[in-house]
Amino acid sequence: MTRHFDYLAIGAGSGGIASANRAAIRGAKAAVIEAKAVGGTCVNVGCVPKKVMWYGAHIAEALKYAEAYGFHLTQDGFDWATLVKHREAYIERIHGGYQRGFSSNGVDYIEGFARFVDANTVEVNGEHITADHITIATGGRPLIPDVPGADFGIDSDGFFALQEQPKKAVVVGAGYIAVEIAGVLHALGTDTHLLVRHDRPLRQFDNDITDALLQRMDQDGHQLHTHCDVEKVEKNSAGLLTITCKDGQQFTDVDCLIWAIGRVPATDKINLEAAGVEVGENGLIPVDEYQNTNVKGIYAVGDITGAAQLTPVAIKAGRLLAERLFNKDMADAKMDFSLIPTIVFSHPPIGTIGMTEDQARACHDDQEIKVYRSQFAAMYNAITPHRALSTFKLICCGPDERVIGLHGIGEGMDEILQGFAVAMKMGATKADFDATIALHPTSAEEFVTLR
Ligand SMILES: Cc1cc2nc3c(=O)[nH]c(=O)nc-3n(C[C@H](O)[C@H](O)[C@H](O)COP(=O)(O)OP(=O)(O)OC[C@H]3O[C@@H](n4cnc5c(N)ncnc54)[C@H](O)[C@@H]3O)c2cc1C
Ligand SMILES: NC(=O)c1ccc[n+]([C@@H]2O[C@H](COP(=O)([O-])OP(=O)(O)OC[C@H]3O[C@@H](n4cnc5c(N)ncnc54)[C@H](O)[C@@H]3O)[C@@H](O)[C@H]2O)c1
Repeated sequence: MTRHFDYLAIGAGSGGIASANRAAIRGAKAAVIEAKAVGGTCVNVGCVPKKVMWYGAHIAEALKYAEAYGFHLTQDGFDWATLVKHREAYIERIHGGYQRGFSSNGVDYIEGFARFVDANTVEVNGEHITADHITIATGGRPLIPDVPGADFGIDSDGFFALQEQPKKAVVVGAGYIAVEIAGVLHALGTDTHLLVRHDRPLRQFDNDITDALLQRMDQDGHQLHTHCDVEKVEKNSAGLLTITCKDGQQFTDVDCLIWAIGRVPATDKINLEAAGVEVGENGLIPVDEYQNTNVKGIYAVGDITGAAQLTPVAIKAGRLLAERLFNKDMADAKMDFSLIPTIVFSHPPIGTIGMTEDQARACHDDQEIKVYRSQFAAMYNAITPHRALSTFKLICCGPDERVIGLHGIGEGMDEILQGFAVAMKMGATKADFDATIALHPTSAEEFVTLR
């Protein structure tokens, strides 16, 4: 028996779910196929469990400040397992929400691993399923390096599977995931070492912001090791690891090694050749501005296209694709990939949108660029012995000083950015920022009072 759908998404992650739901809302007979857990990376081993852990770390930090606020607390330990239990229960509730959404929208949820049979057919659990439109939204998986002993380490998926708190952890990598996981472990009390190959993590971010992050990490006792390229990993009879870097630096008695060195797209096992879908050398699927692959009727959205690998990007691209296919009023709908805001959940968080100062100076004449920055002690910890600086920065361009980059690191930056992203999307200039009445006392007001 063959089931047939108007629209089929492979992968029930951010992109697949959003597109299948929207297709069904627009009247299509839609289905989504998932090999693991509904919600994909973001819900199960990404944004959601990460943010819960970040909140845990945030509470640990607040406890540090409590004394100065007059609370005499006796801390009776921290129980990793309790945090994990509540986190996973929360994720279970999210799964339930997705299933209710599928039922009410009329989306068929199919469990199993999908492989292409031809351009209109996939095989799942031995069943052939056909569809007029198929979207590949299979996301990616963490990369493990090719060094001896690498398998003694875990990846971000393994981090979320930990039932006990590591005593001594080494986190390798310099991107979002490395910075976020190392930050959480450190704040929760694990002896944490972050190993980066170059001089700093987050090198693609604005330099003033990463400088400020390094300053905060130093102040908070983070152990950052630069110019560390791991050569080998060994395990002793007690099960503890020794990690040796090419320059001879060694980390011994490590009970948890976490690789956070990037992700590989999940395109290698789905028999794309049978459908004739082209894959780039990096495993990513090239798409045009409408998410079309080279094969008519087959599309790709989300991480596997290589475009900004963020949940809201996958969701929006998926929804707009479904609108284009099934809503005649939006037959030309397509994603606008400009000015995508993003947060790194470091401690404190980093928020960024638009060009860094270096990018702006590389794209425009130097005299066209005007930079405004402010470093200030946020009130929250300024009254404690842990006074620390926040850094906010605007990059403006041209005679009207259009704001083309906005960057910040500081308490609350994760919640501050969204509204400013709206302003920038609308083309706000420095004068528009200046004309806006500040909210006092907040950190956000710095952005509208920069001189
Ligand atoms: C640790 C971590 C933290 C993150 N934090 C954030 C954050 O704070 N904010 C943010 O915006 N983004 C964050 N991201 C990125 C975000 O999770 C991804 O950008 C997003 O999940 C991409 O969605 P997607 O639909 O492309 O793929 P995914 O969410 O990865 O979904 C793909 C799904 O397809 C399934 N699948 C794969 N192959 C098949 C097959 N053949 N058959 C059936 N099913 C298949 C997979 O099991 C998976 O469930 C984080 C990522 C990680 C790893
Ligand atoms: N807060 C968020 O929105 C958030 C959080 C986590 C992940 N994400 C998304 O997930 C994507 C993947 O995150 P990521 O941190 O895995 O990847 P990434 O591409 O951001 O960073 C990988 C880092 O690892 C380094 N690296 C590569 N090979 C290495 C090696 N052999 N040894 C040491 N370091 C090595 C790279 O130089 C790079 O800095 C991100 O690009 C981001 O889009 C977003």
